[in-house]
Amino acid sequence: MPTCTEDPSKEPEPIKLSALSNVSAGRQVPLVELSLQNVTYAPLTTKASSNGKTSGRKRTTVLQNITTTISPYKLTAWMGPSGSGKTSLISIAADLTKSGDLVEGSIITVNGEEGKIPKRIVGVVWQDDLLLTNLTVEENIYYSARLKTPESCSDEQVSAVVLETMIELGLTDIRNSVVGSPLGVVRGVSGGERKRVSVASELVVRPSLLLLDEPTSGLDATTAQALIGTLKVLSNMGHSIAVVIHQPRTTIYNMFDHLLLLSQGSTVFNGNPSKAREYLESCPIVGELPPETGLADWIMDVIKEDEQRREAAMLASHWAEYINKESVHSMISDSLRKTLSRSMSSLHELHAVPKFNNSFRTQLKLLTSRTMKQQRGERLTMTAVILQLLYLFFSAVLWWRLPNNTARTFERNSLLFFMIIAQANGIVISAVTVFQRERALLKRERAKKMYGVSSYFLGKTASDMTNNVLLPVLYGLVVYWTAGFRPTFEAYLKFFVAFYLTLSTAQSMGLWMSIAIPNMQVALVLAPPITLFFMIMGGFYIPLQNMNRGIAWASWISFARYGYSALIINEYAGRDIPCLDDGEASIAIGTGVCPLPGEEVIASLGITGVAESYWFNIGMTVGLQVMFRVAAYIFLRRAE
Ligand SMILES: Nc1ncnc2c1ncn2[C@@H]1O[C@H](COP(=O)(O)OP(=O)(O)OP(=O)(O)O)[C@@H](O)[C@H]1O
Repeated sequence: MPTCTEDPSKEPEPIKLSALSNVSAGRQVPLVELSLQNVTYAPLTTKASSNGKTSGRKRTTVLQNITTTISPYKLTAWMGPSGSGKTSLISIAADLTKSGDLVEGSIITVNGEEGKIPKRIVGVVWQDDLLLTNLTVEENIYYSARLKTPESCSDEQVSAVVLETMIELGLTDIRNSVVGSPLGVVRGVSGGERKRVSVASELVVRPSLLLLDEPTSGLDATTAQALIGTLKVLSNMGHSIAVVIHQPRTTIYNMFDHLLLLSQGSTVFNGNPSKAREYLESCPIVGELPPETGLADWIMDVIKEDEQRREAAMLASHWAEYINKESVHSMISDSLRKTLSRSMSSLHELHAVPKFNNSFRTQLKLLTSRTMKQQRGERLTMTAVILQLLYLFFSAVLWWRLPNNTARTFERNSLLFFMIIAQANGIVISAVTVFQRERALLKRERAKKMYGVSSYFLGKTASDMTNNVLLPVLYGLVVYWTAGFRPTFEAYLKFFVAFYLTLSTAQSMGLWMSIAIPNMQVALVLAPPITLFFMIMGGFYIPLQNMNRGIAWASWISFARYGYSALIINEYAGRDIPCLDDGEASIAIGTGVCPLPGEEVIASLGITGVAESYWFNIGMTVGLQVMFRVAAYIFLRRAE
């Protein structure tokens, strides 16, 4: 049996924040006091009619007349039963709600001045952890830190704080583990560990205002206590921290300096946690705290019982009467308030901090390498390799070393088209699914002003153009030889250029679709038929000259048309196709002359005029690619 050297009675130690001083040397964390006064939040919601269909929109009051403060040097807890409005309050404090959703009369002040808090100095840890699943624990925290710290901090300094944060959150043992996702192929770290990585990713840059939505859920009691202890240390350094928490044990409860209790969107207590018991026991409907019952458990039971009385619930109205009668004292002593008011920056000064910590170049470098790592894990998987081997297997078996004669021209054409279909379809579908997953993370990080849309988009483009098409292009390069296409190096190179550009254009089209259609289900339903339609417009199934005039215009924006045309031209232009030994041309192409000029095969597919040029088709593919990328960028900007 292993010996246990830990003293079980020892309290878990909170973070030592020495490394922080390295990173923020000479940069005092700006002190921030956020006050909410009579805040009523009523977002617009879509009404569902009795038949399940949506019918109009109306406002739902989620929070009513909330008055509370999150102060520097104070650790605040927000407690209340499920649905009482705690998460909504986080969104309001972080300035993430639509301004029209706050009812007139709601006042929010930052350091005494009415206005919006700069998002860069706010950190939010949400209930759901949006992490990069193919990055390790350390990489997730590092990129989060690096994107939020100024360039003046060296990589070594940032790495030192990342390490210290990992040590204190107990993540060092799993620092090199891939985070993974519960439903993914790579199982990754446990739910509690994911939560700690999320917390570490925000904590690592020590934001002035830190809001955490149930950071202890999924953690064991010791880790939960260590985490709250860490937050306590941070608050002692001047950070303003609010934590949404469910039924904390007494040792955790005692660490809080301020408590806000919510019930059905209204305040039932706002003040010193040590006064909560006395106050609640003074309510006529509330009994005494039973012996051997945890204070937080009792508080939650009291609120839940009150909620069950529905219309007759009393606690909120009792609190409203109480604050009218009593002058509720500020949580901050007069002397501390004086010191604070001297050291608190004005709202104008807080907003004067540069918009982004890092230059465009650094953001681009970081986002490119982060996206590359994430996508490599998604695209260069064993499953993807097996899929390509399967395609390779039956492409080689069915189209093995095609004899170069007129009898086998059709098979040559069909293989060139099949290669586009097989690869482009998969590329479009995965472009749609992958971006839909990235969208939520992008939204959150953009809300925190971590980087600009342009640097994200360029970083993503760099990754899309390599990782996403690498295996499909490799497949094409091998099939070229197994099928016995035109055996010159120049033709091989031109095949590579045309095939690569066709697939990367399909990728760009998929990205555009996934941005333009925000609903994943709808995007996934629409992507295959749209892709198929553009493939039919490619000219294999219906030669271009036979296409219905009313729809033929669509072939001008079909990536498959230009890709297929370029591959066909590369295969046939400037060479004669021999006939079979008996001298008969066995396909009904052109004049039946023998040997058959390659140009006749090209013309038979409707590739005529300017389209007969390989470089025209390459130019059009590049043009389409640019068009889809620009459209995707514009849609992304508009979606913000
Ligand atoms: N944008 C919105 N539109 C409509 N209803 C909303 C909106 N935001 C929140 N609500 C509703 O307001 C109530 C409070 O939601 P909120 O998520 O803030 O509660 P919570 O206290 O954080 O709950 P939990 O502890 O379960 O996370 C819920 O009934 C929720 O459905």
